[in-house]
Amino acid sequence: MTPGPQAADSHHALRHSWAEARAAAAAAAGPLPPSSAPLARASGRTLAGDLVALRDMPHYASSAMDGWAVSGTGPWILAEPGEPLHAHQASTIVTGGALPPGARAVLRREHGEVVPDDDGLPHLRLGPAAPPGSPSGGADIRPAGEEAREGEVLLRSGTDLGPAQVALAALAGYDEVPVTGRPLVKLVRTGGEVTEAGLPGPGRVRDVFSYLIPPLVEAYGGILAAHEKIGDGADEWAAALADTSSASGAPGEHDDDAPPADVVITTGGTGLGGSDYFRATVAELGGRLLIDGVAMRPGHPTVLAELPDGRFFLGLPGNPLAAVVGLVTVGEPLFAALCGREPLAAVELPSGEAFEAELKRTRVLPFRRMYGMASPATGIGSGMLRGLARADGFMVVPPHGLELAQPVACLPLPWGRTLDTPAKPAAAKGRRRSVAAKEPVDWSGLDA
Ligand SMILES: Nc1nc2c(c(=O)[nH]1)N[C@H]1C(S)=C(S)[C@@H](COP(=O)(O)OP(=O)(O)OC[C@H]3O[C@@H](n4cnc5c(N)ncnc54)[C@H](O)[C@@H]3O)O[C@H]1N2
Ligand code: MOO
Repeated sequence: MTPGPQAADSHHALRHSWAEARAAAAAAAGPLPPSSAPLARASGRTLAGDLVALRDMPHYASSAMDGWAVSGTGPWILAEPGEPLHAHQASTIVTGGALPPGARAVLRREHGEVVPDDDGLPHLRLGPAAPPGSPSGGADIRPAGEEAREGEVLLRSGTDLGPAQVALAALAGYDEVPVTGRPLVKLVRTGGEVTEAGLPGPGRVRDVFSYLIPPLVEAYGGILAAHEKIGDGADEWAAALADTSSASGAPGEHDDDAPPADVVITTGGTGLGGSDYFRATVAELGGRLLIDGVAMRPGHPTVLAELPDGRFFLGLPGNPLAAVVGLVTVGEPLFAALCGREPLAAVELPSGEAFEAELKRTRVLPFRRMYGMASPATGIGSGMLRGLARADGFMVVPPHGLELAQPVACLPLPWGRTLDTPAKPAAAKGRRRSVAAKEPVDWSGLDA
């Protein structure tokens, strides 16, 4: 990016340690109020109130088989389908069809036959395949209220909604359901040098955040509602931050009715002029910086600001790994607070490596679980992604360092392996191979 107006003044006073930054982000917000979600967008949400049956389910008695609704014993005179039945009358019915008044049972099609009576008029009688005593009262009838009675609780408040729960809500006649609040997020990627496709030329870099940040935001409970790419100019920063509507930022797509984004995430520009633009916009909107840099490596330029109306701006550094560390450290506890849950719990694993002390800086390193220990991955420079691509999570190395096998706090990654399961034997991978195989041996089963 091009340097901004006060490029020299890029060093932040790192007021927050790693733990303080997480605590400050968690304390910055309270749970968002519940809202109503249309069924098509309810999966993945959490129910914010008991879901009750609005009436009996099913709300009418129906046939469970194709055949005839019958009243009394046979033979039966055939009546018009749907008309009330009197004793010794029957009418054709299909599976799921409403039972006519007076119907006492259903005779399956394969158990009955329609033949002429003495007067040549068609009537229904039991066929040779009919089991003795059929049809007994209530046979093959789905009574009303069989699944639930009106007012019965179908799903308890707090239930996680998935396809089956949403389908049950539809069966019960709901079009929308109350769900707990989740923050709407707008992502603003900055940097005139960032290209969107292909091999970038000299001085240019391929965008990675479109692939990294939306899934992390979703995993942490946010809803990515808007996504915008801007250059490095002060006016672009100010416009992107001032317009916090969750509508797409693309020209011509502005929607005044779109609700404001609860969190605006910016990427890049924290080190040079962008941080000034970020600060200037925060100040202009009457907001304040809650976190102004974190004593960690990478990701130290991460900033968090709160606006008077309760919205948040989260400024992530441009270096890819630094941005992920900023999002995991500050973004995750903020999203947790907005969703009304606890921040991600760290799991302690023995450190697979010894670390020297590093004054006042927490190191947040992509690691792989190997032999039950957390070992830093390779390729973990702040502009690199190879380490992250192999990582199970981040190990948090305190400023005073670590001895080999000393417990280290580890935060999982949504796509990494679970951290707190016992080590699996290599054979559990189920890969058989002969000793004579030509490819290199896959030792990854030993990592667990
Ligand atoms: N004088 C100082 N320089 C820097 C400091 C400092 O304290 N003093 N801090 C360094 C650290 S640490 C970091 S991290 C970076 C933060 O940089 P910015 O947030 O200003 O980010 P940019 O300069 O815009 O970009 C940095 C780097 O990341 C690349 N980038 C940006 N966007 C994307 C994207 N969407 N996809 C992939 N890569 C992206 C960008 O091209 C740069 O290479 O500042 C250090 N400097
Ligand atoms: O800490 Mo920067 O955040 O090195 O990449």
